[in-house]
Amino acid sequence: MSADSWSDRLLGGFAKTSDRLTGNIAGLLGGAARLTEDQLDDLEDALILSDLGPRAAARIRERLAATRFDNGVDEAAIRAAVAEEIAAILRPVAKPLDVTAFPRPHVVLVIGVNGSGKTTTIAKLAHLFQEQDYAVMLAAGDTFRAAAIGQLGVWADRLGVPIIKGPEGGDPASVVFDAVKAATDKGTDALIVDTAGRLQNKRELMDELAKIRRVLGRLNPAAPHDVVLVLDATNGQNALAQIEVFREVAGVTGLVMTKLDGTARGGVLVAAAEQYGLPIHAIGVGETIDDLRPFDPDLVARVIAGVAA
Ligand SMILES: Nc1nc2c(ncn2[C@@H]2O[C@H](COP(=O)(O)OP(=O)(O)OP(=O)(O)O)[C@@H](O)[C@H]2O)c(=O)[nH]1
Repeated sequence: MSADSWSDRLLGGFAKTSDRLTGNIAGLLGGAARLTEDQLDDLEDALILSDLGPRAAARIRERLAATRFDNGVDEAAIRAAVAEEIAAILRPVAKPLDVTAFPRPHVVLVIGVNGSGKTTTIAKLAHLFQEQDYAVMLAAGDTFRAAAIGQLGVWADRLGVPIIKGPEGGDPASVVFDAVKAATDKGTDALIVDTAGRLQNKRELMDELAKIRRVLGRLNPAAPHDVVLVLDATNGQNALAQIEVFREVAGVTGLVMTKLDGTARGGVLVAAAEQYGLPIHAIGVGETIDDLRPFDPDLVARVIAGVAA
């Protein structure tokens, strides 16, 4: 996909988030060289309403309070200043997944609650790796539901990548064991492992993930190389609560945020970056295989702040 069509899609995806934020910014006009306290309060409220979270909102407020608008406060200048501050928050966490670990395979464990877009994200990641000429294999480690195994199988067929599955209700760690062995034998570059997302039973999930880790570690002490948490942006602040829990349960090493299209809550990406500082590997802005890309912090910041391209 060309860079242009991706940025168009991004623009469309973030439109609701950007509309919410910039609709509120539009009220802040005035000819003075500095924003007044009232205007700064309104700006901070607008940022919080757009799900950027209190910390990012306070940080941006502080920076804008210190900004002199030499040509008078106008909407474009505020948007540009907000975009710059958002970019400053996002830049340090923008980090594409790098699946270059040796010995092969590089193992990516994917976690997240059911419905977050986990299965689709695994397929999209596999596609992204294929585009980089990596040989990919999938492991259907969510053995809890037959539908999850089936759905991943459909994606594997579509992408033409091998998949290792077990029976419904089988031991996920045994599926993972078989998958690592198969991937090692074949010299597969990247093994992406689906896992169950039963957050309502924390203890069970923790035990299950711990067992998967033990099995992985026995075959390859460096695995899993990545533990990627998939978050649904439409959950807004609740997505942040999921980061808390999964960090504790699963030792998350990075995030993918999905469903940024069509939600007004895309600001939660900024809140996550500011509060947790975990790498954000990619963002999802649609249901098709091409709708996941490593994210460009400057572009996303401009899109959220409504800065014209
Ligand atoms: N609009 C939009 N929809 C998405 C995105 N990513 C995933 N989806 C959709 O969200 C729904 C849930 O995605 P799945 O990949 O099945 O999510 P899951 O976490 O594996 O969920 P379960 O299969 O229920 O465990 C599907 O209808 C996907 O097509 C995205 O970035 N944007």
